[in-house]
Amino acid sequence: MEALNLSTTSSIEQTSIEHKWRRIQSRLRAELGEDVFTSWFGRVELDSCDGRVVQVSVPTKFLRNWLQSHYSDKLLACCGTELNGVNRLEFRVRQPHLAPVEKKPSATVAIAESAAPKTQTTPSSNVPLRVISTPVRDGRTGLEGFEGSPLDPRYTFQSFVVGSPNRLAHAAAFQVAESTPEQPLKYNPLYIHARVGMGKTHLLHAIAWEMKARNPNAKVLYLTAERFMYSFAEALQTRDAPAFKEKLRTIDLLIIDDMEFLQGRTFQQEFCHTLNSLIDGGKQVVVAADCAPLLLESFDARMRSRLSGGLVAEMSALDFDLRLKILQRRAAEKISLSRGFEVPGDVLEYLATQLTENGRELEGAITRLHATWQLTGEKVTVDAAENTIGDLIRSKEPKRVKIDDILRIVAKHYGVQRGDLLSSRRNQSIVRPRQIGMYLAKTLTSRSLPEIGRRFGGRDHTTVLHAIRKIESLKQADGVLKDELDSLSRMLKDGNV
Ligand SMILES: Nc1ncnc2c1ncn2[C@@H]1O[C@H](COP(=O)(O)OP(=O)(O)OP(=O)(O)O)[C@@H](O)[C@H]1O
Repeated sequence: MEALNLSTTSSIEQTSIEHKWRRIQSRLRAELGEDVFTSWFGRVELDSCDGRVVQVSVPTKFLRNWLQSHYSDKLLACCGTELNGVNRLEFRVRQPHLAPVEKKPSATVAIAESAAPKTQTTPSSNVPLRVISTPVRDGRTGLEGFEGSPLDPRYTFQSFVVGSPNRLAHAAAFQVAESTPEQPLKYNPLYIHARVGMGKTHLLHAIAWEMKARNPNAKVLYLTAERFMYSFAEALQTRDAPAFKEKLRTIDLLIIDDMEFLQGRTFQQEFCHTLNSLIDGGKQVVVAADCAPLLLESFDARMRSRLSGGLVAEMSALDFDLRLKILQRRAAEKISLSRGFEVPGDVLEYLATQLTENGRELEGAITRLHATWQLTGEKVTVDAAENTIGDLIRSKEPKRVKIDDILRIVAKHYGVQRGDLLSSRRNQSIVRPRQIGMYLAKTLTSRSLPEIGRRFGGRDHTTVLHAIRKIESLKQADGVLKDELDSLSRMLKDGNV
């Protein structure tokens, strides 16, 4: 068999391998059942196949480990049946971000400008930035025999920078964290959503730290959705599920991160029962996800509505001011640890202008500047910064358009719901925007027709083809439509979504 790398193959090879991959998925689905399949294989993607080795990728380390230990034989067997000669399977974790993130627990956190014994000023920004050393605290949450996901000691309210994109989410999070058991709960559940790297996890950890500090007896449990699935799956395997459920319901504050990863009917139903019993019992629940609750497509309507029933707070894209403040804060942390390290204000402004994508890039940039300074001793200047973080500067590269962004921008522009575009409704007011969405997906992404059909509510590739032809012919005759398509394309390419 020829070597196939899905990013470089011709469209015929790609269609054939995609077809085989779908057959492998169907086999797995048939053998494991829909629920297990969606839970563990829903986000597995085929990366390459060199005739002997199949490489697949998954979004998280946890999922990789789980699949390796529980399902690699089965997946390899299914691959072997469809792809002749394959005898090895490799898992890769897809990288959602480019910047290296220092995960080492640090004993130093930045604090709000009120309580600082030690003051540092960044060289030319003249913004006073103060830092204080605090002992590293215990980052565990949970109950005896039921541990939560670990908390990062750096992610506290003191190190969280507030600006207009996150003001509401921050204020609500702080209210939750400072509430006492006697007070009635105001926002339950508190649901925070934002795109990747906007600080959701940071804010959730901050709530847990604050609650633990204010009320050491409170039973706080912080779990990623995957950890929730993992714990529940383990409890099912060891026939310990009733005890697991019982324990979950004694929690005072349950915090669930990356809710969009909670897949599979069993896990979702179990989570829904837990959510209902905690809320009905007056216990606080906080959830974070990458989209609004009503857009959690795989969840049932009752669950989505329950999640929307408290306060839903969106954190929008980090604006220039917020990016600059985060950079100042990160730089001050490094400055406080390394005598002689300086990051001039023009460098921070340069970074804030160039790194527009997410908080991880900002953190990664300062980490790199610091590491380069440590290794070479060179002064940090704008030119040096440009060299050091060149590959992080996305604005010079063409933007990769995502189907999710197309759905969002088309829905907004034509005043319909994203769900309408995916639905089977046939009113003209929905059919035309849906066709425009498919046309944009074909012209702006490298997705195949079947893939586009799948992303637009599971449609057939002939429907997609019809939509593209329709819009192409309308565009020839209708100047207004042509302008609309041009401006939507421009916004998507510029990442202005
Ligand atoms: N307002 C902020 N103040 C300080 N740091 C921030 C802020 N927003 C984001 N960051 C930093 O950006 C990085 C990414 O943040 P975080 O992991 O919380 O994002 P996220 O929204 O949970 O992303 P994902 O969806 O990938 O889980 C972290 O280092 C975080 O500390």
